[in-house]
Amino acid sequence: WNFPSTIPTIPFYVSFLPFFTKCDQEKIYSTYLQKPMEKHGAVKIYFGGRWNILLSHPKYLATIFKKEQTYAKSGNHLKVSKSVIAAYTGENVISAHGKIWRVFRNTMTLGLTQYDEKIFFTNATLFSDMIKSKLTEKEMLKPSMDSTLTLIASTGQETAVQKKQKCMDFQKTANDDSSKTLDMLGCNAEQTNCKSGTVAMTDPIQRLALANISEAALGLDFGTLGNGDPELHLQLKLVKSQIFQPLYLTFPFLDNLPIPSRVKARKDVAKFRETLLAKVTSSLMNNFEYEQTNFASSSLIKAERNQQITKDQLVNNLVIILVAGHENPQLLLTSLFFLFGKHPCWQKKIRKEVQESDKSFNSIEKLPLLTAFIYETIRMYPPLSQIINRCTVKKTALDHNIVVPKGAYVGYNVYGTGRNGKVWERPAVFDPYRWGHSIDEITDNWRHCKQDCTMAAFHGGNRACLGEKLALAEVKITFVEMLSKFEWRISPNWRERMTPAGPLCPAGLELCFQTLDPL
Ligand code: HEM
Repeated sequence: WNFPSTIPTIPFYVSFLPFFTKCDQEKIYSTYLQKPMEKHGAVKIYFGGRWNILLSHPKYLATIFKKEQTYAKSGNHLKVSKSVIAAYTGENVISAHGKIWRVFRNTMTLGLTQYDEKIFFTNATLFSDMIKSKLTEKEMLKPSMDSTLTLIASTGQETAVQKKQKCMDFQKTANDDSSKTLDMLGCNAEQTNCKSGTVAMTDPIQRLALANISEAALGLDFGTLGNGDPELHLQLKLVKSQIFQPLYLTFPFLDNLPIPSRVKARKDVAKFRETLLAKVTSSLMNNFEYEQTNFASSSLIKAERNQQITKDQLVNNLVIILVAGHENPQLLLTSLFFLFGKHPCWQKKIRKEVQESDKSFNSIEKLPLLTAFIYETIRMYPPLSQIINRCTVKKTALDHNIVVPKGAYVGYNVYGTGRNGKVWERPAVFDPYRWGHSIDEITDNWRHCKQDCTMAAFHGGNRACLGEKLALAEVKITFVEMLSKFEWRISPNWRERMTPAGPLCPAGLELCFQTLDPL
């Protein structure tokens, strides 16, 4: 009742649309939030079992990032302290506030900002081998409607007429992108032996992202790029499937009830935390490896040994490194695969840029087209599209006419910022060139947009993401490898759809790959 009456209220039922409709979050945003958000820059919205104030105007984002003491971080361990999700990640560097946050951040900064890029090169190769192993060998002749049809027909239930239509659409896209040929499928005029086929991307991308963060920041080999499914990965998958349930994210108080599936979820979370600690103990503690290494995990172990943090806080932060460190890059990698598949002309241009480079990390970091493509993807599909984890410690004014009471949960929606026509010109158009043409221009624009909060996908200010550099390095290295080895398009069997709620990326993405190098 004491929330500001000067900003609109999003109808209560909007939060429940993901349960009973097939609308994805893009559709929900454009239908129910876009107009009021663009007019007022802030709305009242029901989420996580309470009413919240949600912001998307850059000037409001800048205010909450700057006034960290007033809009204090209040993560799940405080907001929904009895929930399963709170038991999963606890009080950690992302959710904590004040002195203890400073201890966590100081402890982890070095390990998350200095790492060995060679890990990402090795894992990118293992990942591309994994994709290749999922393709079937095919003899590709000069492209014809028939060969294209064979390639894209794969597993769908469609009629021949529907398939033919899809094929024509496929060709039309290529023509629209002015490549004018069917070479988007990688079919050269001469006869070559290629591998091609459709791949469901969720699992392989998750495996890559887990391998990268566990080796670069935790000093562990998660084993996800080898054969089989290691125990820790199986447990993590089990936990994730139970955490990301819209019903329990929307009504976390349900976790207080003795619902058998939630009791099981809590047990699985506890087991996962124990297994992770056991793995860290055997890899880094028992052999004193943590004393000789600068992984973020090593610094956390030292902090626990020096009694700066508790054992529980050690595990919370190991879990959050693993969770934030694999999920966010996983979302970004998925959106990038999707947009490369959707824009074959960009795929072709950037492949050329990659082929002309010496592929050292120094060069990769500065590839202008690849960098602009990634930034534009983040503008349109910020992996963490909406975050509500701040609580006002006193009554405060967000603007001359928006007074926020004490104890109000305040969050930000960066998807809305990226799609606001008053902030970005032609916001619905995917145009990497808007970031500039030279690497200096692109980098300057990115920095400037982060400063004025028109680009806040990595937060900003004191609480800026500690993993931005690492995430951008791993995605660049991955795409240099993938663009060198494959061409891909969106599978015609996949229905374009984003995740319904929560973290943002294409849901269940499937791609048609073709190897570039003859076997
Ligand atoms: C595409 C990848 C990523 C995106 C988009 C992203 C985004 C963000 C965002 C939005 C925040 C602020 C969260 C909030 O408001 O509560 C954040 C914080 C953080 N991120 Fe990332 N992140 C990414 C990758 C990573 C990686 C790979 C790591 C490595 C572990 C990481 C570690 C952190 C940490 C430690 C913080 C907390 C900083 C603090 O509050 O002091 N992030 N990230």
